[in-house]
Amino acid sequence: MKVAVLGAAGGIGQALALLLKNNLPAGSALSLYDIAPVTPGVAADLSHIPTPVSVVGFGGEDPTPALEGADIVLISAGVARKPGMDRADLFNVNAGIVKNLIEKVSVTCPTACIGIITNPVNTTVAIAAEVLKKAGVYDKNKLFGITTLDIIRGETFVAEAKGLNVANVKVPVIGGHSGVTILPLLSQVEGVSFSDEEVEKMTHRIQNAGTEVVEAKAGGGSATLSMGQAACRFALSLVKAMEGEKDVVECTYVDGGSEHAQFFAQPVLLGKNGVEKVLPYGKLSAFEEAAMNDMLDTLKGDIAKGVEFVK
Ligand SMILES: NC(=O)C1=CN([C@@H]2O[C@H](COP(=O)(O)OP(=O)(O)OC[C@H]3O[C@@H](n4cnc5c(N)ncnc54)[C@H](O)[C@@H]3O)[C@@H](O)[C@H]2O)C=CC1
Ligand SMILES: O=C([O-])CC(=O)C(=O)O
Repeated sequence: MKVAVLGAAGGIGQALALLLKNNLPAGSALSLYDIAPVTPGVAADLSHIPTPVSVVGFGGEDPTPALEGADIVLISAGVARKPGMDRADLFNVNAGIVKNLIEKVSVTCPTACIGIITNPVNTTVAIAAEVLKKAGVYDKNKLFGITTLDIIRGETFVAEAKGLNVANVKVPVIGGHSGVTILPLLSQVEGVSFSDEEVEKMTHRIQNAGTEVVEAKAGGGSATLSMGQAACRFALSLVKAMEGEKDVVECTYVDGGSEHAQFFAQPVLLGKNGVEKVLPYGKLSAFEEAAMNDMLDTLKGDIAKGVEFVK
């Protein structure tokens, strides 16, 4: 299994590469690319860690050598937020970066599964789909917006608030990955109940957790370490499923035939070829139903912006 990380010299990229070097199955290959010239050095650094995962790194303008033979491509290349910005403010820079990188993917490893981390995810995933369609290689089962950070935040915050062992807490999160489009399904968390006020507060905290980190980093970027962990969790699930393990389910933002929008995050059964089945997200509470209806214009607008950008 070969996993390529694009944006590998960045805050997320380096954390993710470290976690993958330590956790990919024996015999896997890790391939790092970033426009920054330090990237071969990041790979050299990681290569001294004694795990049975090979690692190579490429810097400069062309990601092609890193993409050759890749089974999975994870993209965190781009700029991150500073205080006062929202994720949509990253569009002007990151849309072009994602478009260019996916053009290279479409030529060099068109059958790879692609996980997009670069914000605004609601839009960059739509950009990737349009680029792949133009190239004639779009497989909707192999394109994912990585929304796992919302899941791990939900698990952490709920466990903390309710005094639970976080290992046993599961919080599905549906919709998209920004503000009101992030919808944690607290009504489905097993073994706990929340008052209406708790639901409102907890939902708001999960939706705004990215901003919490951006403000705490005071101009030094956004979540990198927790995102590295989240992307590693998603990537390892995908690797397991692609290698034949059954019953691997993650919430992720996919083109999965949702009645709500072209792309929608919900639980997905992963398999050898990416999405095996998009699973129903179950029954919503009245609060969640209202929040879902309220998000749809924003989510659809975010998607349309991505489609327009490529057309
Ligand atoms: N999906 C999610 O839940 C999350 C997404 N993000 C997003 O991930 C992205 C990366 O964040 P960080 O790693 O913190 O940023 P960073 O600035 O630390 O790293 C970004 C890296 O991308 C590289 N880069 C820029 N243009 C490139 C190009 N054309 N080709 C290859 N590499 C290029 C830069 O050299 C840099 O090393 C941001 O857009 C951020 O908003 C951040 C947190 C969570
Ligand atoms: O908030 C940001 O800009 C980065 C991000 O997506 C997150 O932390 O969820």
